[in-house]
Amino acid sequence: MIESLRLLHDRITGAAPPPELLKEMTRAFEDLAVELGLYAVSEREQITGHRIDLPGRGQALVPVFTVDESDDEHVRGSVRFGRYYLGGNGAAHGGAIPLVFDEMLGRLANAGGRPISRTAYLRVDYRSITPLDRDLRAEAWFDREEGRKRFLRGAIFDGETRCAEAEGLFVALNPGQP
Ligand SMILES: CCCCC/C=C\C/C=C\C/C=C\C/C=C\CCCC(=O)SCCNC(=O)CCNC(=O)[C@H](O)C(C)(C)COP(=O)(O)OP(=O)(O)OC[C@H]1O[C@@H](n2cnc3c(N)ncnc32)[C@H](O)[C@@H]1OP(=O)(O)O
Repeated sequence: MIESLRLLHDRITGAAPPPELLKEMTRAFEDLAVELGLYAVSEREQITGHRIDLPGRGQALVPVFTVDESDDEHVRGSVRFGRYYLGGNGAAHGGAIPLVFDEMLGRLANAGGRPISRTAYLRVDYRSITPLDRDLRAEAWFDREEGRKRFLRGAIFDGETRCAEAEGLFVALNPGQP
């Protein structure tokens, strides 16, 4: 279902349907929303975002980061920004790129049985445009750890071109901390 939703996001963004079809689709979306509303659950019970076995953890917010290889200190894979993430002139939106870094760095920060941490800061440098509809290489790695503080870095490449890079601080949560 989430895969279909991602495709729908891309198609909606890239389409200009005639008004009659727009009305019809709006009704169909409203019907779906009403039907899903009947099955509302708490955060703990929801499926999206919790299925680590599914692409993008089964949520449609963040472009899917596909892991090719990983250990407790590094992760390497690919990411593809669909039309939904368009900023302008074929480049990904500057707010969509930090989503991917937060996901990549955050997943790595919390990998290897480490206690859960939260992003304290995320700095992103945009080195070159990040093109849509291309498989981009994406990497994240541990820089250093100081007590509860985990400093991680990451980068996204289009071939040899460095599109963006990031540095994040993740702070391990104390027991009972939300
Ligand atoms: C993380 C939960 C994810 C839940 C998902 C659930 C299931 C999914 C399954 C698996 C998960 C897989 C992947 C997860 C993917 C992505 C992860 C995304 C994570 C996020 O997207 S999460 C949302 C955004 N995030 C926040 O919503 C944080 C709001 N915030 C706070 O919750 C506190 O602010 C906190 C906890 C950060 C620290 O607070 P605190 O009270 O515990 O600790 P304190 O302030 O003492 O800082 C301790 C030391 O860090 C230094 N320090 C702190 N902040 C700093 C900063 N900004 N710059 C420089 N240094 C900083 C201090 O200076 C001190 O350093 P020192 O010890 O050297 O003095």
